[in-house]
Amino acid sequence: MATKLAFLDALRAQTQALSSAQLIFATLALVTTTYLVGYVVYQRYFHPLAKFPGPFCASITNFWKVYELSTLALPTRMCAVHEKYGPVVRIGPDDLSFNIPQAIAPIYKVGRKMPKGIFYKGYVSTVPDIFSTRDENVSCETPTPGWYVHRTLLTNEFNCQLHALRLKQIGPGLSVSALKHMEPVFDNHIDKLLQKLDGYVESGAVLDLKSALGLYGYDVTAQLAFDTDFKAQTTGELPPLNNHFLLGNIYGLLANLLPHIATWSAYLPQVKALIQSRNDLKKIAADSIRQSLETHNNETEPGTLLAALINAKDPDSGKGLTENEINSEAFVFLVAGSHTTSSAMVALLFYIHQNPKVLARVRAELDSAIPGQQRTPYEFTGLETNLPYILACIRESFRMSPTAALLLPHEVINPAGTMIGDYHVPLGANCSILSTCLHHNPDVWGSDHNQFDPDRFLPGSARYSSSNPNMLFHFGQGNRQCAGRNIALMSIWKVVVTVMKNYDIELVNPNEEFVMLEYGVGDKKGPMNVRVKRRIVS
Ligand code: HEM
Repeated sequence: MATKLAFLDALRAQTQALSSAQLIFATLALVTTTYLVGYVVYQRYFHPLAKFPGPFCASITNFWKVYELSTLALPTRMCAVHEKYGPVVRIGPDDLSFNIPQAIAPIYKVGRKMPKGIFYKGYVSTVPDIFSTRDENVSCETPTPGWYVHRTLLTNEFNCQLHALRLKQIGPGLSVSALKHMEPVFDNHIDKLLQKLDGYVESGAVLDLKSALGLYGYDVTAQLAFDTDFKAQTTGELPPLNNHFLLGNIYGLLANLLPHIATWSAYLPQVKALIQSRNDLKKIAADSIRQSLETHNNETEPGTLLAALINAKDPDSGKGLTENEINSEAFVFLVAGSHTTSSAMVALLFYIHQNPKVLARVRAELDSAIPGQQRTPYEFTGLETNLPYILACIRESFRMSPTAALLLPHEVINPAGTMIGDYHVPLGANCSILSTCLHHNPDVWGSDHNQFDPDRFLPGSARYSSSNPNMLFHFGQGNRQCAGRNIALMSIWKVVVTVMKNYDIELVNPNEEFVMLEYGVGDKKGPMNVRVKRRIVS
């Protein structure tokens, strides 16, 4: 008893000696530490996703993903965590990643049952657009109470049926038949690309094909989206499209902290530069739209995507798009369409020219299916059906190096949770498939998944399986898959066939390992230096 009293006296004396400021500080430190310990214990042992394995940091904070993104190698890192932890990995406090084909249908092909996750909020540039809207009709219903409701539904970011409306309005303008009217736009810019190649044939100088294709991709997409020739192929100047993706990804990965994180981070010089790039790009887009709208007649033949946007009507209500909405959608076309497509062409041409046997088969197929040679761009119709080996090369290249390798999370909104493959996933979880990880899962593609082998997609070959094309995820899948895939494929087919018919391309560094820098959209690391000669087909 005496010892206890002595202890209390000592404690009282000690306490009196402390200033009130010190007391406040000590209390705050105690509360903060208790909160942090409690938070970590909750995330690791009591959170609804606690049973799923994954890196420790990822389970307690989304900054893990932001850090990995900042290294421009997020997909590689994600593949490594799948290798370590298995087919389902907890990659954020509320996030799971899957790398198995069985997860495609339950996440991406169930429409309104799994709407796009909060991540997409990071991509809203002006008003929600076809890519970033997260409606799938769900906001029309009263949210179910639960912890998840506080995070997402109560914020009322689901725009009732906007996506369905946009698909009805814009979808017809993106169809293969509508694209036929747009083919002259592609031809015009491919002509300029050929002129550039001719210049390098004559000089014998080394050409950076990545840069040439990037400029082509930007020009053709800008012309389609804004009905304006941005003349990048002439000026050689490309706006920083990668920065837009990087910023969208950073905001998206921290979407729970928006808009505050956007306000605070804007003071960081690096983020400031990204925001400036995005604003510059938005201004170019808005100015072009205003100009084009002034000169454009309504109800014209859909010769560009812009015309398709202007002519777009909801078949039920007759409702069209406002200038702000046209602006927003055209901006999406530009950023979603240009770099993704040119990077895909870079990867395809790199892989073909790095593999002499593949190159020989491509040339043999080209010359037997399309005899002779023409200097003008080849017509799109018939290329895919007549060139099965090149189709296999395109698919294998998409598999090896998908150019839109970003997390595409969809949320579980069923209060009872949902089954994804063999796994029960609770309400509120954000579930993603990252294309690179699915495309390089050795259990699916074999231990040689890092090898470029078009036979995987060539019907009749020993390696072919009819399920292989269905396991590709480069354009996403389901009702939110890439709306511009026909445009991308038209560009890829026309450029690759026209260029390979007319030129012999030789890689300056044929032993180089192909590495993508991942901004959200992939960009080959370093230039793609080549020498070009005219190809003479007898
Ligand atoms: C090889 C080139 C391309 C690749 C790899 C690609 C890939 C993708 C991916 C992965 C998505 C996201 C799917 C999701 O959120 O679940 C997407 C969406 C989209 N892409 Fe593409 N894309 C390409 C070219 C284009 C082009 C050329 C355009 C238009 C000019 C375009 C317009 C869009 C649009 C509008 C969406 C939103 C679709 C929706 O949510 O309904 N893309 N793309």
